[in-house]
Amino acid sequence: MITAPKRHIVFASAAIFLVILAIAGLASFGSGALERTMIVFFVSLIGVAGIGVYSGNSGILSFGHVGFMGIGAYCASLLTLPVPLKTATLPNLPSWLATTQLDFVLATLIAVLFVGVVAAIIGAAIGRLEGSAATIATLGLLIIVHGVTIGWRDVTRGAQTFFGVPRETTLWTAAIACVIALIAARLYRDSISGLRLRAGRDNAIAANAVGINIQKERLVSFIVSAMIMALAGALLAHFLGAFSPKKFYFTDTFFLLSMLIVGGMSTVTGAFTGAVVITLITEILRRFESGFTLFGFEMPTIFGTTQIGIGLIILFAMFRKANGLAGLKEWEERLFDREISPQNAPTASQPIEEHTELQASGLVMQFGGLTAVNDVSFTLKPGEIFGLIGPNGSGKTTVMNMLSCVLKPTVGSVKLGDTELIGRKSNEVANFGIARTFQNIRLFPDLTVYQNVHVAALSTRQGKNAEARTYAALHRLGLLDRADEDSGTLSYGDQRRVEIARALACEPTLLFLDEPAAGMNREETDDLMETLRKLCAELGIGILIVDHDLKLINELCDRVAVLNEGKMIAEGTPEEVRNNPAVVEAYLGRSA
Ligand SMILES: Nc1ncnc2c1ncn2[C@@H]1O[C@H](COP(=O)(O)OP(=O)(O)OP(=O)(O)O)[C@@H](O)[C@H]1O
Repeated sequence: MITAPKRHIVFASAAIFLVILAIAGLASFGSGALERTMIVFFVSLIGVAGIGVYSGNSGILSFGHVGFMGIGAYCASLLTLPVPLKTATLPNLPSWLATTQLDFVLATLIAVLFVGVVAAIIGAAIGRLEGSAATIATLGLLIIVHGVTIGWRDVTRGAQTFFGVPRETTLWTAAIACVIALIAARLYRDSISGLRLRAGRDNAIAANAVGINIQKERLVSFIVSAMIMALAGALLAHFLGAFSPKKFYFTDTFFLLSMLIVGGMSTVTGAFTGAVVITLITEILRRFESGFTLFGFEMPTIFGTTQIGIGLIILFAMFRKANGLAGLKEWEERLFDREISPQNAPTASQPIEEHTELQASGLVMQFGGLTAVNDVSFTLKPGEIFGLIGPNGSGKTTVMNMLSCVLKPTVGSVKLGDTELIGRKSNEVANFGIARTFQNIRLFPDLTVYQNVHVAALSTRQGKNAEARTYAALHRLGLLDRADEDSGTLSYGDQRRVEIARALACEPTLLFLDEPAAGMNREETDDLMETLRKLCAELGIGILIVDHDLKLINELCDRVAVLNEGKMIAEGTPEEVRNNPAVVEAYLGRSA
């Protein structure tokens, strides 16, 4: 399912179609050299878009994708190579392959599917790694593919040139394949999987908390991107007619990654921009490489002019445009807003049907020698607001992290009804009806307010009524008219409200709020208190709230527990707790 408005997708697809075909049309009137340059441009653009599907959406830079291009090239070429040539140059091929000669399109399709299967196996392993570890693993992948290609002589001719591949890639086949690849990349970005992956890229802990299984989404994007790379590889092989393993190694990786970085990783607009800029720079500087005359002066030959130029443009992009020349938005996202019509939006939230009590028993959390939480037990009932207070460092956030499975306690149990939560993954908890916010705001800053909330609704309760839940949550927190803004640009108070709306879109039975009023002024805090009261009264949600604002705790909470140095020193109504001597001592010191 696609999450972007229909007209965005229609405009984007139409623009891709028209621009690529216009470029191909113009190039077809030019010289043979121009036509060849444009074929390479289209193939490069497919490659950049392919890497972008994985790297742009996951935030993990991949050095390994050119390896998939290589596998696609060899695979498709082995299927189209004339049988007599195979017999002569690859005598040890398995007989079924030696006697197979397919048409270019069918061979390309098979190569794309084959690479999809290979990517599923490799991606299942790489998807478990985070950040730079994942990037380094992709580098290992490139080296392994290169090594296998050289070593598997019977099939690839080893380090020697693989020649005789029918030259089937014309300007128009490259252009049409480019349109298909770019539209596929664009659709993936705005698919549910793409939106979830972008959320995970922006903040993995928050993404888990709204039910997103980031590893699964990474795997999907890895497969889609590898298949697009295979398409690029098959086209390139059938354009060149002859190639060696060197063609699919560091040099091409450098070129494609420089396009991606310069243009912008996270959009198809960025892939296009990067491919245009780097192709132009390469073409211009290549002409100066062998020396030129300027105002009568003979300029000497400068080796590596092209690489130096590309290096400089990467430096420029990093200093001036860290998100690439095209930025973080697709062109049509900047042109048209989402149509948010508060009048027509479904805004009624459903009262919660299942009401389950949460029972925390004997929770202990040790960090090395420090016991941050020591034997804490309490119950959170549906429809009540339970406050957890205590001095700084007393263990409140640690308790909340254990309840939401972000941390596994050293000892203890957390039961929701009869279900034990300890040992579960944090992305499973949202589907048990537990949603939360964080002490340090954890939004998905590159997504809009609407997308922040929508992705949570799509990732919980099997995505049922996701749109209605999104609107209802935005409405409750007074955010409908800000739905189109980038969440990262909002004030602290508004960001906190987006976090609560996002949690609410999960349709929770229990809501954990870690300092929800931090950064809000008094008026905003009062509004928030009113909203939280309504959530309890109208929907029957149970709320666990950690805050230092004692006015908020006193006025809002039905029951309050006090932590001090990891131990629970009091529990009761706000008034009982206020008058408890142990609490007064913990807050004000023994002399009080
Ligand atoms: N991941 C961690 N690794 C090591 N120590 C930690 C970790 N998380 C928390 N702590 C320590 O555990 C203790 C309790 O921290 P916690 O953040 O739960 O307190 P808190 O009551 O929420 O504090 P505050 O009100 O300042 O947010 C502190 O001493 C903190 O330094």
